[in-house]
Amino acid sequence: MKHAFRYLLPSLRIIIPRFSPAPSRFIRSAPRQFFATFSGRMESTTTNDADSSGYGVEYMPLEGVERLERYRPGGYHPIVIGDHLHGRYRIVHKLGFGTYSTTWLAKDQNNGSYVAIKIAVADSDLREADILRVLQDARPTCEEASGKAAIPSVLDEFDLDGPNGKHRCLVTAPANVSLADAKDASVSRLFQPSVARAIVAQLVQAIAFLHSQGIVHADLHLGNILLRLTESIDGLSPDQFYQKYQKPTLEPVQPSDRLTLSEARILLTDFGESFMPFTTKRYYSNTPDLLVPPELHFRTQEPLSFHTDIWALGCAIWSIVGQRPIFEAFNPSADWMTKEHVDVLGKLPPEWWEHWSARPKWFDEQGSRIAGAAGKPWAEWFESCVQRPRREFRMEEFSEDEKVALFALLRSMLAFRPSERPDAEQILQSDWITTWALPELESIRSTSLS
Ligand SMILES: Nc1ncnc2c1ncn2[C@@H]1O[C@H](COP(=O)(O)OP(=O)(O)OP(=O)(O)O)[C@@H](O)[C@H]1O
Repeated sequence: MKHAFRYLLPSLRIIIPRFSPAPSRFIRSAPRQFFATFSGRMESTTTNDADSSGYGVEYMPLEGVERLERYRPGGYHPIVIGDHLHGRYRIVHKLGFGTYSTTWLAKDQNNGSYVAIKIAVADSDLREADILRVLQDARPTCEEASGKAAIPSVLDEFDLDGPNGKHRCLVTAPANVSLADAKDASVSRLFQPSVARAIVAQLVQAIAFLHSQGIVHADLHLGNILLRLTESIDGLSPDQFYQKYQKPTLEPVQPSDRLTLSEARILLTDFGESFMPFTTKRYYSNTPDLLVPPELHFRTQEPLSFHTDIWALGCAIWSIVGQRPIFEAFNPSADWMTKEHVDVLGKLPPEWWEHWSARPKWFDEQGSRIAGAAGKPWAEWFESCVQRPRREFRMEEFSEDEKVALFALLRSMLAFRPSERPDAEQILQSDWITTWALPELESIRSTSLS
């Protein structure tokens, strides 16, 4: 139990009380000092430049905290601890935030359970619940049922009127931190091999289930994969919760590399970008640039489909088994991302290569890096991102046999041409998943049943 909330700690972040137009007092949690109250006006920057989201920069950015400028009409809803929402949910703590929402831990006064309430910005229509309901109502086959287990259920949904507008609220079960947070909390940034295998197995099952229902997740990354709580917290009153979990010096963050197999159960979240390609044509992606697949740059006339998730799934699997992501960049351009793809995966298909006018900046016509620069050939890059860090942190490496099977799977998922990527069902049947990942997942299931 203690462990579970150690994970929760890094995602408990600042709380902004109600005031307008700008917050002047806030409660902030920091890694070693939770719920320290800070009074006084927040530091204001001198610039008023608008950022890419159209919001002017008015406050010094706070690490791990949502953009404060977004607390304005059309933006986030201001919440204070103790707020009572929809006549039944008392806000107890904060779980996280995204571009389109903040998420809060609340106690449901009707039945005593804890819930997570995602409060959308007032501009957003938060269609996530529609997608989740389709998934909830689906009648999966036996094989698909395992994938459904990783999808959150909608417990409630309501609108909230506030100073910044009307906000759609989605209520689901609370989970632990994301895989991205768990990695950030560890020095090695690695998961134990068994944990990585079990997580990947669940993730592939979840995507296979989603795709079987005609839904593309469209924003698949480690920040949207949450670890489940390993035990219920419903028995705790808010005071007991505070007493028990808000002393971070006593409850250090559990790093990814100390996650045990029994704790490696996930929930796939954030269906805010999800869509049904059979009924909706989508030509853009709001997923982080690092995960945008190459067809978005080279086949702009073709709508996105399930293949987009497969590319993102390949990138996510790499990050789960390894230390560093497969493609790296800071605020990258489309050309930079293509350079990353070619560096790791080799030359683009001929028609795309011809079309890519920026190629001479980095490559000769054979697809080799121009003088002096080093590329990141696949096998060497795997060694740098996955195997070497495992050795350095005295963690088990992947055996030669397993590496071959994993390579085969990842290479196929990261095929440049979307139609050449396997579908989720084929991935579930692949050698690596059936020989290494699923058996690891089975071992958790059999232990939790016994
Ligand atoms: N059920 C939950 N339990 C615990 N934490 C949660 C839960 N749902 C969301 N969170 C936290 O809130 C964060 C933001 O949620 P989410 O990614 O769904 O928001 P978003 O506004 O759609 O984000 P994005 O910018 O990725 O579109 C998550 O990264 C996670 O840390």
